[in-house]
This record gives sequence, structure tokens and C-alpha cells, in this order.
Amino acid sequence: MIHNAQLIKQGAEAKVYLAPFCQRQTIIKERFTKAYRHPTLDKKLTSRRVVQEARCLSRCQKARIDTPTVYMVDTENYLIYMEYIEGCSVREYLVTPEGQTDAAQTKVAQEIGRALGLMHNIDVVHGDLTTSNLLMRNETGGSVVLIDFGLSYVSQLIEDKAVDLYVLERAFSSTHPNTEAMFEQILKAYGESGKASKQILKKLEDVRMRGRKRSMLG
Ligand SMILES: Nc1ncnc2c1ncn2[C@@H]1O[C@H](COP(=O)(O)OP(=O)(O)OP(=O)(O)O)[C@@H](O)[C@H]1O
Repeated sequence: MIHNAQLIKQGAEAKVYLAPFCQRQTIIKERFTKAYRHPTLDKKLTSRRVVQEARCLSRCQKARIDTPTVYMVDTENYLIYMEYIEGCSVREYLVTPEGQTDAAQTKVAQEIGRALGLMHNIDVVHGDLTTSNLLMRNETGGSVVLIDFGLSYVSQLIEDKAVDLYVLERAFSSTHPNTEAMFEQILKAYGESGKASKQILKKLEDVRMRGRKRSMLG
């Protein structure tokens, strides 16, 4: 039990709390153990995921990619203590477009593309890119912060990075109608900031094609 904690999200894999820690508001992410798994195996897998998430967050932070700072990792209790980002998600931003200018939306798209390009440059694959996992930091006037590295891993494969982009593209098209132009701007900025981004964007076309074939076959 985390003292003075407020539960802000209960997911299938983790609980996310907001709680005071070292005199600041802190996000505490707690992974569950799975009762259907053998206890020893379960402990190993759950703590491995906690470590994996914290490692990918730290790897991004070292490369100056805006992600929550990790304050502490408790592998015994499967907890990550991290910086609380005050702001709204890109999802919330896009579902309430009133008063947004094209220039503001372009800036957000460019920031997303640039952040993803830098993340892939250091071989971090996010694994769960959605508009809910992109936050806009109030403090800096809405700069984009990547969160939820629960499914992230390190890979040099062009294919893995292309699939990462495809997952975000699907999230855009299923959640936000009429954002094709914005997604194009994301890819343009991505193409300008990544080392192998041209190859990855080429591979994205194959991944899309496979996705289309799969949905045609049902
Ligand atoms: N560092 C943070 N600052 C502010 N809010 C956060 C932060 N981390 C998480 N949140 C909030 O909590 C929600 C859930 O967090 P997260 O996406 O990491 O968990 P999850 O989806 O349940 O976990 P997982 O996908 O790893 O099983 C986010 O959508 C966001 O609203």
C-alpha cells in the first residue's frame, strides 16, 4: 500500500498512482503479479518488465528525449517512481480541437515526429504508441513527452521501428478522424530527424500493405 496515494489508472497490467514522494508529486506505477502463473516464474517476469521499462525510460532520458525522469525502481514490489508530467495527452488535445490553429497542430506533429526519430536512433522501440501515450507538458507550453514504456524494448531492426510507426498510424486513424495530414507531418519530421528514417519509412509502406492484406482476408 502506497501512503497518501491517489489511484489515477487501473489497467490490465499495472496500477498508476499519484503520490507525494520527496516533497514532489510523483507517479508510481505498480505492475501486478499474475495469479495463473507459477509464482517463481511470475516474479521473474514481472520484475523483468519493471526493469525493462525503467531502462528504456533512462536510455531515452540520457539521449535528451523528453520522457519522465525515473526517481526510483523497486523490483521487490514491482514499482517505478517517476516524474509527474502536468499536462494533457495528445489524445485529449485532438478531441477538443476548438481554438487550435493549424500552426499549433503542425508544431505538435513536428515534435512527435522528432521525438520518435530520436527514440529510434537509440534503438528504443516503444511498443505501444498511441495518442494517450504522448503527453503535452504544461510547464514548457505543450512540448511532447513520451510515456508508458511498459512494452518497450531495444532493437536495431528496421522492421520493428516501422511497426512502431504503424501502430501509431492505426491509433490516429481509429481515434482521430481527418488527421491524415497531421500524421504526414509527423512522418516528415520523423524522416528529418532519424539516422535510418528513410529506410524505416520505406519499410512502413510494406507493413501497411501487409496490414491491408490481412484486413481484406479477415
Ligand atoms: N509520468 C506521468 N505523468 C503524468 N501522467 C502519467 C504519467 N505516467 C502515466 N500517467 C497517466 O497514467 C495513465 C496510465 O499510465 P501508463 O500508460 O503508463 O499505464 P498502463 O497503460 O496502465 O500500463 P501498461 O501499458 O504498461 O500496462 C496515462 O495514460 C497517463 O494519463
